[in-house]
Amino acid sequence: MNFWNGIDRLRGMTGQRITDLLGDAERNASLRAQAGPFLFDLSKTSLTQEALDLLLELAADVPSRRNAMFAGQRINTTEDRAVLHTALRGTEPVPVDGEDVMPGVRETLDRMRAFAEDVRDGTFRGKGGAITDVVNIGIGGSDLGPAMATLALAPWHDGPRCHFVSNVDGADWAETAKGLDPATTLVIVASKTFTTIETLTNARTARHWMAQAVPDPGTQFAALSSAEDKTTDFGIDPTRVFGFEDWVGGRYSVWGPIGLSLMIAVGPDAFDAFLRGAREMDDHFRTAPLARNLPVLLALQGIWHNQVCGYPTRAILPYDNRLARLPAYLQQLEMESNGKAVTLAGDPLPGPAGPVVWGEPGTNGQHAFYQLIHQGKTPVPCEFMVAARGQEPELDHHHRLLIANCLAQSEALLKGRSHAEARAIIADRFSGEELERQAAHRVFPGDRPSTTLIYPALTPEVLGGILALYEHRVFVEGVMLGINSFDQWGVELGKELATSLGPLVEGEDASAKDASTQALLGQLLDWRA
Ligand SMILES: O=P(O)(O)OC[C@H]1O[C@](O)(CO)[C@@H](O)[C@@H]1O
Repeated sequence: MNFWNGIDRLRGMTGQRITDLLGDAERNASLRAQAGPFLFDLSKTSLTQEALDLLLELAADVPSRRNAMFAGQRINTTEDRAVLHTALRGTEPVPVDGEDVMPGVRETLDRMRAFAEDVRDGTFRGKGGAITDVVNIGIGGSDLGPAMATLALAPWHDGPRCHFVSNVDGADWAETAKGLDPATTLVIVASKTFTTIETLTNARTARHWMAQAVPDPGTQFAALSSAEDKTTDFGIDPTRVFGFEDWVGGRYSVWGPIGLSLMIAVGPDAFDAFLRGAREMDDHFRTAPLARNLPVLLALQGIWHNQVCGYPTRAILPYDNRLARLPAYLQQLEMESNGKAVTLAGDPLPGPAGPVVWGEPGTNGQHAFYQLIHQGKTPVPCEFMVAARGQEPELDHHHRLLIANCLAQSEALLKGRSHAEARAIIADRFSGEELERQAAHRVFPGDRPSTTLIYPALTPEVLGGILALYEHRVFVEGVMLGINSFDQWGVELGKELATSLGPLVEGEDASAKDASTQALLGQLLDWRA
């Protein structure tokens, strides 16, 4: 069946109350699945067994497309590239154009390990002695993955301090550099293309800063890039350049060289465990039946909520403070991958692809935007996640509260509060019309969807599994929508225009620009004068 005809049929299956559906034990069991250390529950959604069956039918192409991806076929057809970030954490041979890519992957990983060990044990030294600080300069996928994962795995962090500079705003570099000694700092320039203006601007500033204390600053630089010629031009010795192929997309790149700062922070063994956790999720994605397959189920509820129910956003709500950067990481992963408007064939998509993804860790979000989640007009499907145990056994009472809050939020979204219940709560304080008015403000519509992912503890393996789960979710949604999840042409126009505006900010004639831009630029230049 055509996907969009299926979506039309599914629209006729909406509207059932979640609380009623939860009375069906068989349906609940279909909407709860396990893989490795994860249990994923999507029974608190309005998905019925019938709707799930139809969604699974619409996912019929997923196994063949998935196999094509893992086999190294060029499924990124607008850039004519294979999509093989899974090879970075894989063990099996993968041929691209008849040549196995795995020996190259292993060699780079071995070089990364050796370098990371050298930095960690002081064999690699700065002008002023052992490296105390590492600054990763990169943006987008060359920043979000290692920054997010380094924070997530803080309990494993026993290497030098790690800092992440991404924004071209000089404030980012300046605030980071404040506490650093250039003589004991290693700068890692992370850029697949080595052309990204933000990264190169920050890298040149860092090199200038380093030169104050290190006569040959390039000796305290490393690069993570596919463009070795450009890294050499920049002055970085090839022995400290870690390359990767065009079949690794930026937002999928934390598993290889882009993860070097993470590896230096937590050590090669913990990094291996991170890769192993992702590989286990890959194996699950490749072998579990679609109806028991976590990434597939996560994707099907995504399609159900966005394309079928028409909810325009989804919230990522980790009840884990160390996953504070996960929503931002998943924003790039999901929105850069599936924020598209045409099919693989270039035809306009008949419906939306890719919701707005946002979020914050619980419990902080509860005291900020949960008001809208509970009582706003538009439902926001919430993706909760929480560990059974925290990393601070001595603070387990905090963790018990964290779990209670996480479960309480999904329960509150589900149950809501009726007008009669609201009235009963305040009946001793108000009466008559005022009671009705006050009660109306205390009504929660309820019947709001959420999913919950639980795991024993946030370890390197579990983090790897969570990221791979979401990567494959994006893939499944992309296949079902018939789009290319692996290009990002939408970021190009802004980059081109920024280049053209550069000279105008220097004062060149702006008359070719639109009236709004001219007026804004004119005022900015006045204030700069
Ligand atoms: O690693 P690079 O080439 O500097 O690119 C950084 C980021 O820029 C983008 O190409 C576009 O924003 C992302 O996909 C990528 O992660």
